[in-house]
Amino acid sequence: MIPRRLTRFKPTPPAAAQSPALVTDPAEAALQLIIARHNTSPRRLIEPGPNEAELQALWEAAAAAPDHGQLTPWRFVCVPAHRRSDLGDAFAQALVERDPGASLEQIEAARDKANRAPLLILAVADLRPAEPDIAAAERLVSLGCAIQNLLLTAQAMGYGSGLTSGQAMGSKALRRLFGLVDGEEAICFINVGTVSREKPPRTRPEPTRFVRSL
Ligand SMILES: Cc1cc2nc3c(=O)[nH]c(=O)nc-3n(C[C@H](O)[C@H](O)[C@H](O)COP(=O)(O)O)c2cc1C
Repeated sequence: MIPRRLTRFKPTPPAAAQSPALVTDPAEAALQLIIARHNTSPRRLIEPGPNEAELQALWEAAAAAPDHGQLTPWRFVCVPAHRRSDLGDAFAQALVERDPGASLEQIEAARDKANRAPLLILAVADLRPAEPDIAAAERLVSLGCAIQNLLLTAQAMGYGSGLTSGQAMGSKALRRLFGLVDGEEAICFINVGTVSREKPPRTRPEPTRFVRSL
């Protein structure tokens, strides 16, 4: 069942998210949505991406993340189509920063990573001193929850998503482009779009691997 708030969208669920029968139990629907989410490579995310109303719903979902101290210790920066070449330049510079001997082919491959998913968002953690003094780990958990809220909402709308990071995240070039200040960290890019080709999702760990009783 699609939550009532989201019925204004016209979701076209990817094959993995389609269920043969309508799920009417909200707990079961939530579980099925969560289980169906999986990482899709930005190479397989094509147009169309979320429209403006859908994008606003993604921000609303992010804003619902748990947030100890209510610091909003994170921010998101969209990279619109007309700024992708600037991001490509930053990826290229980041590569040269860490490997001055990188080949032209490697530099072009780095640059090309900026041109994939229709919706591309940088997730930034704010770890600057603040009142109340909430630990960095807690702030990162809050950002992780905000990202997951966003991913699940995109999934409910019928889009695929994937996270990307890598060594460019800490580079001077990327920090400069996004105007990051001391204490802000670029954590990952969020890629959202229509899935061109589904891949089987990974096998998830059994709860016995990560649950114990004291
Ligand atoms: C902060 C963060 C950064 C990530 N960066 C990458 C990345 O650079 N490349 C990649 O292929 N996957 C990346 N991922 C996605 C994980 O590889 C993916 O979530 C994992 O393989 C589990 O698969 P699933 O999401 O389909 O369950 C990242 C995930 C997180 C949480």
